[in-house]
Amino acid sequence: MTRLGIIADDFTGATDIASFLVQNGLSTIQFNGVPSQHDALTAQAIVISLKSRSCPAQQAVAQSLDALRWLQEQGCDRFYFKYCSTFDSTEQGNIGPVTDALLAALGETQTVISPALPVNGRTVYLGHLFVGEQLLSDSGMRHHPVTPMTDSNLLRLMERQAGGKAGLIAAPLLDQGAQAVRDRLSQLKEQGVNYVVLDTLHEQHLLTQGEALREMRLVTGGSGLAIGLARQWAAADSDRAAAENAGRPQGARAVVISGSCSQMTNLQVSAYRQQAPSHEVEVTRCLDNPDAYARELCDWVAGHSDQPLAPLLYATADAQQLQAIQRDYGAQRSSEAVEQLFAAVTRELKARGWQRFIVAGGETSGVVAQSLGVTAFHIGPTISAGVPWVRDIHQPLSLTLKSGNFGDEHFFRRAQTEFAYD
Ligand SMILES: Nc1ncnc2c1ncn2[C@@H]1O[C@H](COP(=O)(O)OP(=O)(O)O)[C@@H](O)[C@H]1O
Ligand SMILES: O=C(O)[C@@H](O)C(=O)COP(=O)(O)O
Repeated sequence: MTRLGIIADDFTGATDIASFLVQNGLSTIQFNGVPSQHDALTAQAIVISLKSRSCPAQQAVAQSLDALRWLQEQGCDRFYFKYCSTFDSTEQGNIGPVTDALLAALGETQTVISPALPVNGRTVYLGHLFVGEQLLSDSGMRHHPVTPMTDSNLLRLMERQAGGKAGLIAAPLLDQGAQAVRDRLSQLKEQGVNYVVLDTLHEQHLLTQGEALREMRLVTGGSGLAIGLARQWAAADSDRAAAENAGRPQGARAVVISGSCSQMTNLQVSAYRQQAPSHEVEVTRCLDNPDAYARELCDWVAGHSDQPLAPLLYATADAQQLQAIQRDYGAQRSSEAVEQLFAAVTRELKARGWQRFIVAGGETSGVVAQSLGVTAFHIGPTISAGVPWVRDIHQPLSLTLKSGNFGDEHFFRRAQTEFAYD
């Protein structure tokens, strides 16, 4: 049996790919960080979520190599470095150094770069990444608080971040099918091309990529390529419903935590504020006396939990508000203060009996999952493409970890009303 090991650079990204693997027939288990102990694993795919997207590059490399070693020990023989479908990376860039380190550790010289996820509007054309109808660099991602993206050319981004050479397989060649792609990969390898950017206009291109890359030891990309690869490896009798059942949501009390400033999350927060109790988090108070402020916010949540929809705490700000906050307090200082506040709030709510956490934002999800002590979970039913419910293996907790950009306007409500809870 081929066992796939996935190294994801953030938590929402990890649940995103895990969800597509399960939906396409691979039994999957997800760990937050490299586990120190675990039971014998039977899953066909193992996802490790790191928090390595925006930390210093050396740390990202060390964490990723650790994860690779552990996955190899579990019998994985194919590897997938999962980053964001919007190629989120810092100025120096972690995607390049991590890709180089993984290639070297595996003794390989070539991989692919495939961030596309057409179902969520991420496509690649002639090596340029699009978000809906806009180039990445014209999209809301140019204002991201931690990883602003101001270039859309994946070849240029990759060569700037990594040590090797980038090349392209464009859409017309993908249209010719998997064998044509394999042949072109070999030619590019002979020419010394290390990172082959793959155009993707629609899901068929992902299926072709899956077929062409079946034997490649390391692939890199968003979650879309996982659709193609999972279809290659899924057993004919795989039972998707049974796999999802293990992750069905549970728990009595719910809270919504939003720490993403993406355009989509701004829309979702505005819509939910019309329907449910909501409270804005003040950044100054996160900086002044975070512990007292966290307790105060938990009291507010407790006092507003008798409504049909769960209370919402949000730091979500639009581009203009965010710019003002970052100017006053510094980008890193303010974002860390908000993350620490949410960590303290969710820790306290768990202690007070909260069991369902609906979280928006990748970094935010990382700190929340860590503060709740969630180390491994089953992947449950999908709420929106790339966002499943997940269920802790060891504790009675359910979470949904939403990428800032994902979901529709009514995501927060639908996460609650469209599912039955144990
Ligand atoms: N009002 C705010 N002021 C400053 N930083 C903020 C604010 N709200 C959220 N942040 C920070 O912005 C970052 C958003 O990143 P993340 O949670 O990954 O969301 P996304 O999924 O949209 O990328 C987090 O570090 C969060 O703490
Ligand atoms: O690939 C994606 O777009 C997501 O899986 C992802 O990585 C989410 O990151 P955030 O937008 O930071 O939540």
